[in-house]
Amino acid sequence: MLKVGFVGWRGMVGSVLMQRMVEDGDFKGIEPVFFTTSQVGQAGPDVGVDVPPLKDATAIDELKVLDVIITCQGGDYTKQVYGDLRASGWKGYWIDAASTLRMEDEATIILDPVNRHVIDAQLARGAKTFVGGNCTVSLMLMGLGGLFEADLVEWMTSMTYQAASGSGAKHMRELLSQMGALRDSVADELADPASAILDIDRKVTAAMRSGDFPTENFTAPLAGSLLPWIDTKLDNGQSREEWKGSVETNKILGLDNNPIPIDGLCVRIGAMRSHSQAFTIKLKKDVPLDEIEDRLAKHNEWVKVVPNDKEATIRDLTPAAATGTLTVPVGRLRKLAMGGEYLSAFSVGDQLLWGAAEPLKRMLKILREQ
Ligand SMILES: NC(=O)C1=CN([C@@H]2O[C@H](COP(=O)(O)OP(=O)(O)OC[C@H]3O[C@@H](n4cnc5c(N)ncnc54)[C@H](OP(=O)(O)O)[C@@H]3O)[C@@H](O)[C@H]2O)C=CC1
Ligand SMILES: N[C@@H](CC(=O)OP(=O)(O)O)C(=O)O
Repeated sequence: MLKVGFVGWRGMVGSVLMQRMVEDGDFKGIEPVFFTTSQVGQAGPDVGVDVPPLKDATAIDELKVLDVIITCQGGDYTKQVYGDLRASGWKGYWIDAASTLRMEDEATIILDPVNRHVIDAQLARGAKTFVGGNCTVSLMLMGLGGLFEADLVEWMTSMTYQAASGSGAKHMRELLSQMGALRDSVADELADPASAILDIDRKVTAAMRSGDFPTENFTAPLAGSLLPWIDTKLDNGQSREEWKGSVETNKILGLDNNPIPIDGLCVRIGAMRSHSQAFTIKLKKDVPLDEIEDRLAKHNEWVKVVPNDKEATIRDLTPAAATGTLTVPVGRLRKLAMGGEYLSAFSVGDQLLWGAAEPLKRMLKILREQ
């Protein structure tokens, strides 16, 4: 029976992973061991099988006995432990949600509905380190996989609308606090249908700009606004999130030697946990729209092509519709005015499911099937 260690299981990503594994009965037939950086000795979670008390996630001796370690603890933990663990001679499988190791040669980025062939080839070569992709990248590939599979993409831009959850649990709370503060600032005016909208707007703007507005985590107002920068700045002017769009996509697809140019702008908006993205895609040839829709729809069982009409779009192609589901809706599919090789598309997806927990969960299953 595989001995599987879980680190970061009580965090936001880890909790979603636990929930999905319990739902699918994934704890049956493995020996789970739960780790912590702060609660050593406390009881482990209820996952339907007996588990020992929580062990120290930094104790190399405790980690070394495991066949598989799945960590959602974050990049600092990976930096702290991974090197020492490997140096100790550990040859087990490391499955990680953090970005730290993604672009290392020894790491394979996992998104099996898209790159099972790459994962299988790496396993056959003896690879032991598997890392979930950036949420925006994974969700883009789940939605547009059919175009990449058919080698139809010459280049692509991605303009993102990323949810607060991508920054973590505290940021989600802060977004709601900001929304509440804006609402509270005009409670009286909202109660009075005769109040002037420009007065409401003036008061809301003043509240947003005031020193009392809760911005400790985002460092700026997000509710009623947006933030067109995510992560750190690179020398070429890209944000790190924008850089990941290109390098991770090409690594996932195994195209490192002949990469597809992908670039765009990443923007944080006031959605809770589903990322959206607008794409301009330059196709290698003028493929009819119905063929494109067919290829997208058939690529995997989670993508859902949404007809390019208003009713279906505002019903199905939104964070409100996608959140909490594994469905990745793709719509606004049409040829752009620039010509038949130019395609627009828009996708949405839950960034804690396909964007974080689901690829890790599925990688454990792949290891168990070996
Ligand atoms: N947020 C996201 O969208 C994505 C995140 N990731 C990666 O996953 C990592 C973890 O992200 P995320 O899950 O958001 O991080 P969290 O901050 O929710 O959890 C990380 C750890 O914090 C500790 N912790 C301290 N206080 C609490 C508390 N009150 N409730 C729960 N946990 C607590 C837990 O460790 P302990 O039990 O040891 O104290 C937990 O495992 C990220 O750093 C990133 O590398 C990857 C893709 C997407
Ligand atoms: N950076 C992503 C979330 C994330 O954790 O990404 P990564 O796994 O690449 O660090 C966002 O802010 O939406």
